[in-house]
Amino acid sequence: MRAQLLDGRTTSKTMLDSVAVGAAEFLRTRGRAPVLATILVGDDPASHTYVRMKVNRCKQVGITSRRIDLTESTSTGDLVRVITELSSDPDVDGILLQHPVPPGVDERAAFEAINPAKDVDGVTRASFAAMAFSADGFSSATPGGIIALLDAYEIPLAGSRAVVVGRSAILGKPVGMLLLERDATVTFCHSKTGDLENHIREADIVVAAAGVPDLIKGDWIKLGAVVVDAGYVDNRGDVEFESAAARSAWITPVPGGVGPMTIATLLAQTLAAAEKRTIVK
Ligand SMILES: NC(=O)C1=CN([C@@H]2O[C@H](COP(=O)(O)OP(=O)(O)OC[C@H]3O[C@@H](n4cnc5c(N)ncnc54)[C@H](OP(=O)(O)O)[C@@H]3O)[C@@H](O)[C@H]2O)C=CC1
Ligand SMILES: Nc1nc(=O)c2c([nH]1)NC[C@@H]1CN(c3ccc(C(=O)N[C@@H](CCC(=O)O)C(=O)O)cc3)C=[N+]21
Repeated sequence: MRAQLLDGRTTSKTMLDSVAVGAAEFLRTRGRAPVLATILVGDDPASHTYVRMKVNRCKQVGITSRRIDLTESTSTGDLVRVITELSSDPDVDGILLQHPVPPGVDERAAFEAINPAKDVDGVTRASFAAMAFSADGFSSATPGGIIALLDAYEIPLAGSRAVVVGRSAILGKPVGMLLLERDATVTFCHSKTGDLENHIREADIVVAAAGVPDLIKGDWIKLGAVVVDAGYVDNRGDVEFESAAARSAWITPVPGGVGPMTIATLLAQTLAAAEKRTIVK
């Protein structure tokens, strides 16, 4: 292997240490800990695991989590009502609705019920617009975590050719916007892209976010490129790791790359939301 690792575990640990310091200071000055509400609809085992990881991390850094689990048969109306209540609850600082929701539930409607001031997972249209215009607001957690990881290793973005594989509302599209705001030349690829290989071959930075294990072959990677693999299916990424690591300059491992950065960003934004919403007594 010739690539160096973009180590999300170490980088997220540094971020979480600083969140813990901020949360302790918040508790001292406001008399309560920051609060993150997590909402899980249905019983997808992977989603349960992710929410449990987020709740555990909250505990470790001194953020209180309020966990709300709803049944598979929850209607859009019921979910929107629950989120609307949390949105106006003065004791809640951040709201995370775990994606995906069961088929039949309107996920966009549910996301839009989140008060943008509490949208610490960055899923509302307001947050997307803030990312696209470099305005005040929260980044989508995974895209924000990816940029924080690239910054931690001082990877230059301006003028680079970035290829994003995937265009979902919580990952592909917003990460492309953040890269564009940092002056990268951004190309989006998706399931209708006919010549994925040719795009990847030109890329200085590849952000893989398709959820198709080994979709991107190692020998497509340009020599010296930076590879960020956000794919996460049964602990496997979208990029063939060994052969990609032989050609790239920097690469994220899966696990241990983007995943831990997602959670650290979520918690850092929860602290920031709490600080913004409250005044020191
Ligand atoms: N590590 C982390 O913190 C996180 C990891 N993830 C992981 O990232 C991956 C993507 O998640 P998410 O964005 O929610 O997934 P979605 O399923 O919502 O989106 C997948 C995207 O990939 C595109 N795509 C699918 N197949 C191909 C293909 N063969 N070639 C090119 N593009 C393709 C789709 O294109 P089209 O739009 O045309 O359908 C779509 O835009 C998943 O593995 C998920 O588990 C997600 C969130 C956080
Ligand atoms: N609204 C919403 N926001 C999300 O951010 C969101 C979501 N929905 N739905 C599902 C995906 C998935 N996701 C992960 C977060 C952390 C790890 C993570 O920390 N993984 C560890 C490994 C953990 C382990 O399996 O031991 C790692 O990559 O090293 C993985 C995946 C967030 N998601």
